[in-house]
Amino acid sequence: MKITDIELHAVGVPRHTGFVNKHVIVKIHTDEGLTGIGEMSDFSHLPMYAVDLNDLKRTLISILIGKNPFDLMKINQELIDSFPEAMYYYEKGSFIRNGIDNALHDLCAKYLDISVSDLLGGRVKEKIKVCYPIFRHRFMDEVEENIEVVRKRYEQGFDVFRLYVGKNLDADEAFLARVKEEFKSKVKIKSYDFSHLLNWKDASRAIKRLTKYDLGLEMIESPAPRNDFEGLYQLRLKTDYPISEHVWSFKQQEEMIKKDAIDIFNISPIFIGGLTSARKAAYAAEVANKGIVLGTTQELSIGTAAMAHLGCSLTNINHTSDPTGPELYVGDVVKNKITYKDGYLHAPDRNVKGLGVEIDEALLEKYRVPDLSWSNVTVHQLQDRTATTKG
Ligand SMILES: O=C(O)C(=O)C[C@@H](O)[C@H](O)C(=O)O
Ligand SMILES: [Mg+2]
Ligand SMILES: [Mg+2]
Repeated sequence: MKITDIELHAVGVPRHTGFVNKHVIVKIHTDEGLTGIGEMSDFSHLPMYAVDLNDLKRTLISILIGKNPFDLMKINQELIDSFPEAMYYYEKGSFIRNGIDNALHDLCAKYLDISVSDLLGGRVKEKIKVCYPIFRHRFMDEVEENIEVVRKRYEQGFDVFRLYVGKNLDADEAFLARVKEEFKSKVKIKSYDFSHLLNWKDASRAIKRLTKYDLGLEMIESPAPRNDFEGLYQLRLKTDYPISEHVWSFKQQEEMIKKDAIDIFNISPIFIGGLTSARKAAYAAEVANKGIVLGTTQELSIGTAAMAHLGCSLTNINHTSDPTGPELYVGDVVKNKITYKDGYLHAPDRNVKGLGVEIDEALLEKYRVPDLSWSNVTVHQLQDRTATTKG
């Protein structure tokens, strides 16, 4: 099988909060008549510049045309040469590599008539426990709005949540107190995510305040600036709770292992550049005797399907995971949206080949945008994933 063509389609899909996220849907065609699909998810993160899609397509054509999609290692090596790792969480090159690697897995599995999880080593489970995100409070009046989100999502079956914290600790505390008061032990808050906004000493003080309301806390995430391995290590010694951090480069993962800086690696294909790399990061975590959690950028259904296949094939996910994108967006671009039940992300049917999701061309048209350019958006809005312009 040889790759003959590639298509990139930019889409802008609003979240229920009003915030619009741009993604690129990938199609890779072959001389066997098979097409693989992938997703470069959520380019709507800092830094505020846009990838030029015509230029990107030209580069990808020069790498992919004529290649056998089964040469996953060779292709990934060439992708790394053109889109090298950076020590930055939201490095756009990783998103690009992820979309291509997703599509190659979809193609190879379709060719073999198996599901992507079978290509990844088979399934150890069919569903993954996940949590619904509560985005960061900036103002006290957002507390009751977020309690309403918990109410609505609890009714839908989500009983575990995670909380972005650190900009308004009074509001963070008020929210936790309200959850405890209204939901008692029916609802868990599994993590406090500082998103690298505070230095470790400020985070340490905040943790002392917020852990008074332990509602099933499994981890404290990103409680130091990006790549502050010493800070993470110091904080880890000071707190009883496990510390988690996203993996965005193998160098960064190596430093965190060497420094014994964290307890749990937050691994997601989007931030490390594909299923191939995410597996490597998960195995490195296992060898280093660390826990893992499946992270997210909040993907659409294609990206989430890839993560479900990966998550169901890994033996060492030992914490409540994060991918709930298909529940956050008002729409999607597939015929068969990924489903959630009782707070679990269910992997696509193992008997369906490939990723198990199919593009709906009408929906692709509906959400199509001309490019990845930015609208008028502030750094606060991007950090806090909100459409609110109040600042
Ligand atoms: O755990 C995290 O950190 C995230 O989920 C990051 C978010 O910013 C996510 O990427 C989103 O777009 O909501
Ligand atoms: Mg995080
Ligand atoms: Mg994101």
